[in-house]
Amino acid sequence: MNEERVPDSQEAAPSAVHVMRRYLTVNARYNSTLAAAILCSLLTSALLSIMTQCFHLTIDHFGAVGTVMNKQTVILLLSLGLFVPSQYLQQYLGLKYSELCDRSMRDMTFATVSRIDKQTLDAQRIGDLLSRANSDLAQINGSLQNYFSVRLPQQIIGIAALIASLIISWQLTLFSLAIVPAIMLLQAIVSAPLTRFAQQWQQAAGESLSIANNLMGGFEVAKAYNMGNVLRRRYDAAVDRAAESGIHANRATILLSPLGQLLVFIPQMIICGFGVYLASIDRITSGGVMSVVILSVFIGNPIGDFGAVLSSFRTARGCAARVFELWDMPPEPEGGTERKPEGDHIVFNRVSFAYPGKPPVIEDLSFSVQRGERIALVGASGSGKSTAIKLLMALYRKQGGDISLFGHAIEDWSIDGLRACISYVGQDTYLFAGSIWDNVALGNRSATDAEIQAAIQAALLSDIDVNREIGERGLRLSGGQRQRVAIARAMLKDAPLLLLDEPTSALDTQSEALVSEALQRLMQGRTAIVIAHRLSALRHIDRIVCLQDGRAAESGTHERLMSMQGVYYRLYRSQEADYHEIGD
Ligand SMILES: Nc1ncnc2c1ncn2[C@@H]1O[C@H](COP(=O)(O)OP(=O)(O)OP(=O)(O)O)[C@@H](O)[C@H]1O
Repeated sequence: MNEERVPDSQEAAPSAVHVMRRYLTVNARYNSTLAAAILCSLLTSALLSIMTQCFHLTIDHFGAVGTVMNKQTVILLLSLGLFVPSQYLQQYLGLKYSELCDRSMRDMTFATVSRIDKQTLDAQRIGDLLSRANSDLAQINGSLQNYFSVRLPQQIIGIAALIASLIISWQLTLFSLAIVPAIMLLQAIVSAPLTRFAQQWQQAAGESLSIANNLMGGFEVAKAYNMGNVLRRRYDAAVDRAAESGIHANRATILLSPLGQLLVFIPQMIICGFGVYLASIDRITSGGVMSVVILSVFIGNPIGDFGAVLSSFRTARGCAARVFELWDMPPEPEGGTERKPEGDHIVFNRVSFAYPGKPPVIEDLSFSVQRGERIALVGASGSGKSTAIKLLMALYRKQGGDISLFGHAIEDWSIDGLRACISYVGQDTYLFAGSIWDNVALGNRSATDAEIQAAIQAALLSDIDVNREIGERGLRLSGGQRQRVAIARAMLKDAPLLLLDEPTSALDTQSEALVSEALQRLMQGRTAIVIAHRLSALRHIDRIVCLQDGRAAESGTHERLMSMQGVYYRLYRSQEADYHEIGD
């Protein structure tokens, strides 16, 4: 088996400003919470400036007259009293903003994924999509959450502390910070490759998730073909690549941390040394030096964190490229307006369709179905049967000709309205984790218990405990039971058009008999298009449309098509089965 790689993210990493702008736009409805958090940071900054100013004056005054309780001390104590609640509020609001953003971005990602156009989805790996929606998003949220709840307030307070310190002694402040730009530049250089490493790491993580997903989804096949070791090797290769990128990223991040400590430590040493000298020549008071030392802690916080902020932003940029690519995947078109099923026909008129980069699968396809009629679409494998019904469900869009459904052109229907008219039962039924009852109830969210019970009975499921858990994808049921649950779900939906992709093809004779009976009940009084691979399975069908190379080559009853001795006849003869029941 070839080693498959998830295709690289097509987008270059967006700039930090772009990431930030998009984050703020997507979360614009929480702007008031963010504004309140910033306001509290400003209040905290103002309190800090007042406190150091008062401290400065109190120390100087105390030194001169030996009294502690003066006006400045009272203001200092009052400010101290307000400082804690204001910082608490600022952090609480910052964290609240981050949590709200996290929730809304996850919501938005889920909504995007559920609306992705089928054609776009076909080109994706599910594991990689899950990784983008989960791990990449968590990285972006983690970085920006931390920024808005901790780092941004720290920066605001740092700027206020810097101004206060410049006012006390601009010489001491500027001299102490002289080394800072050089170290910051070094940090920027060290952290530069982090975006690429983050992208590579997430890509490899997506690949490993994709492989794990393959193993879980195709567990029986993987076991039957002893694919465990092959998948394991591919998985190992992907996690090896992730580890390699992680090690490179960590090496850069680790170097940022001591550089950050230097950013705090060196200015403080300079303040102490140079401050003592300035005090000795009476250019600053001792209260002034002490205030600048205190302020340097608040100035130092954001400066010391510069490397960490840079590294988390660079990581977020790498992940943002992948998440934005997911968000920007085209949604399926919403279609036209609300319509009601009116006319009689389903009409395919000279319809053509090709999958991207491939020759046409459907070409000049024309056939029609009367209301209440049950037709079978037959044809050799790959002749375009499934594609035709996917066009009818608007999962893909025709490229030529016209399709109309119950009196309206398919593009005039709203997507939801169109799909409300259709019940689909496929070969490989997808059931959701939960009970049989839950799965049937999904067919019609407003159905009563009695209606659900009736659908369960009509689908011949009454002999099973309908409340028991059926496991992920219904794997604790037999194939025939799963199909009958799907039939009950379709019955409850009670849509006027049934699309059946040969739901009995994978069943043994006994299960097939049960499912066929349930299907007959389902088809009663409804228009149905049945895709049939095994011509022996055609029962209760009014007409057969035989496809060849994407065209309707022949149409008529079984007897008529047999008498024509054409495509259908040859197809029929090539199958080893008993055809006597066709057209019962
Ligand atoms: N998502 C897709 N992307 C690209 N090509 C596709 C896709 N789905 C189907 N095809 C190709 O389109 C052709 C028609 O496929 P389709 O499933 O419609 O045929 P079918 O008549 O239903 O076949 P079968 O009887 O084997 O189920 C095939 O050659 C298939 O490989």
